[in-house]
Amino acid sequence: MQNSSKSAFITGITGQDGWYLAHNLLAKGYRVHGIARHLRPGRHCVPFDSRIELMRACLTDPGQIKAALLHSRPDEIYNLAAFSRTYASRAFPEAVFAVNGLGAVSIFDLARDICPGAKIFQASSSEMFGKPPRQPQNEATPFNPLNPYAEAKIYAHAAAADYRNRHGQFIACGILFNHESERSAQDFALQKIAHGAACARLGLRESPLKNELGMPMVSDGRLHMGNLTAARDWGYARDYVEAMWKVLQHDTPDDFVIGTGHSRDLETICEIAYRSVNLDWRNHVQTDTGLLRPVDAGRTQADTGKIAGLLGWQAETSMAVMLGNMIDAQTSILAAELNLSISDIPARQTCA
Ligand SMILES: C[C@H]1O[C@H](OP(=O)(O)OP(=O)(O)OC[C@H]2O[C@@H](n3cnc4c(=O)[nH]c(N)nc43)[C@H](O)[C@@H]2O)[C@@H](O)[C@@H](O)C1=O
Repeated sequence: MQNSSKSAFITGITGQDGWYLAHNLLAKGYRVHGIARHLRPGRHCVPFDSRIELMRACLTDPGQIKAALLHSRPDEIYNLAAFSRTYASRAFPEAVFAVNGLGAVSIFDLARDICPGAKIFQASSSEMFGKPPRQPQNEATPFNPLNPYAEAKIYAHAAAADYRNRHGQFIACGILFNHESERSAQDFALQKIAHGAACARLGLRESPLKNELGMPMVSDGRLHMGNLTAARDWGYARDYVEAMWKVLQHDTPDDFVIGTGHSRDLETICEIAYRSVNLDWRNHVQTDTGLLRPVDAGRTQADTGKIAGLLGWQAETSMAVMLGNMIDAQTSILAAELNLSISDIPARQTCA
């Protein structure tokens, strides 16, 4: 669908979701502007389309945000910028609150002055449920935060409802469950598994990447992980950015759970990933007690009834396809870094 007159403004544009959303909106005909703290390319160095305008600005600096909003005068704002490591947020509670909590409020306030008609999407998180009191979780499930990341996200989520009611602003929240892709950060669980499977596929016994403990992600032929019984509703980022857009096309601002409706544990995911490269995960993955989180969120599973019923959205990409894409991307990056030719790469089975 073409929408040539509209302008979108994305915070956190260089993150996984920002990149997919920017290109999704560009394909829909939007003019796309975005801000990020750093504009340097990540390991997945597919560059941004040159029509997307990138600006350096931090959510904690209202002067920078104001200048960027005045420049882009958006019809839609997607607030995706966040400190995203849930467990690590314990070490920097104030900094996390400044970005994930107060940063969102700063966007709501500045938008009210500069572009009062703009619709705003606030990225809320299933981490707000902590250890959920019931399965599955929907928009009415009580929050039970276990870390500063979740606490700050709840603050922004509550502020969104307050601004919506008090000032009549169109601010909608998507409660995003875990989602990854070829572009997710290297230290998230599924990206680690994709990297481990890619190393195993290429016969690498030691990974060039370091894990959360500063050790090689794969050493002595084994990927080091934390709690493999952790179960989450994991989806594909490429699907979720379409949900974000749909949330803003609804006639009223509201909260929507965004997930797949399926929960899987990491053992199952390891099994699918390593089987696709013809290996038994039990010989290639081990638990490292240093990677266990003393306090971790519980099993999540999204109840997607509201978004499916009102917006007609559902996740389209299966876990098998997502994992296959991620393993292929990790394999290509490793092969390029190691100067391997395509003929050196063993074939992969379809993930199932
Ligand atoms: C919804 C939420 O989703 C993400 O936060 P996260 O859930 O902390 O993501 P993660 O991939 O770090 O952990 C997922 C699960 O996997 C377990 N796990 C086991 N072993 C390892 C392991 O070795 N590394 C990691 N990272 N996790 C491991 C870990 O204990 C946890 O139970 C962010 O997008 C966040 O911004 C967000 O909003």
